[in-house]
Amino acid sequence: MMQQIVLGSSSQTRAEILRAHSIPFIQRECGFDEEQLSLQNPAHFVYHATKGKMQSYLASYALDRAVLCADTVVTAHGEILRKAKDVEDARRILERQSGSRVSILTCMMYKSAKCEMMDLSATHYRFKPFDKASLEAYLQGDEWKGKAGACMVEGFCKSYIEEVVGLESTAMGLSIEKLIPFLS
Ligand SMILES: Nc1nc2c(ncn2[C@H]2C[C@H](O)[C@@H](COP(=O)(O)OP(=O)(O)OP(=O)(O)O)O2)c(=O)[nH]1
Repeated sequence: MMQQIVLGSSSQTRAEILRAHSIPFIQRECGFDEEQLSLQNPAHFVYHATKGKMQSYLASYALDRAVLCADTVVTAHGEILRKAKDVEDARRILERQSGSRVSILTCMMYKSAKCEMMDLSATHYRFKPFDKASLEAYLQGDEWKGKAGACMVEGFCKSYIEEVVGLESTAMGLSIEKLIPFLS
């Protein structure tokens, strides 16, 4: 029986990915504020955000269970696209991705009594232009909220994928295939 881990993240998507792989977990917030990071390089951003989340977690909790932290950003045209502040911001962020090459980077840090792991992966997409009516319908809903780049590669964006290189799980926020070998 796999040992229960702590998902040091409030992300519902990450919780769903662990659940889909039958990984027992509890969820605890880390309380790290990414707004304090002023990094333009997306890889540096997700690395330092994840490191901050792990440090914040370890300052609050003992290592009674293995802990997993992660951070995800979307980049397009050299710009880091994070979570949209409101629907206008979501429309701007999604229009930057429409008909463009987009990369989604996820950094994960896992720490147990036996081992530590850090993985930083990217999944690269080429999207067809988003249909304007479909984009507006998506924006009227709530699915874009709380998601890096306001995008859902398994949802709204899926039908626009012309090319993809990398794991879908990385694009969703947790490169699960790279984590599983470390789980006891
Ligand atoms: N369902 C879905 N979720 C996505 C996709 N891309 C990114 N996300 C989610 C995963 C994360 O919940 C969120 C990225 O934001 P963060 O890495 O800051 O994590 P979040 O603030 O959700 O939780 P945390 O900071 O870890 O407590 O976006 C996608 O294509 N599909």
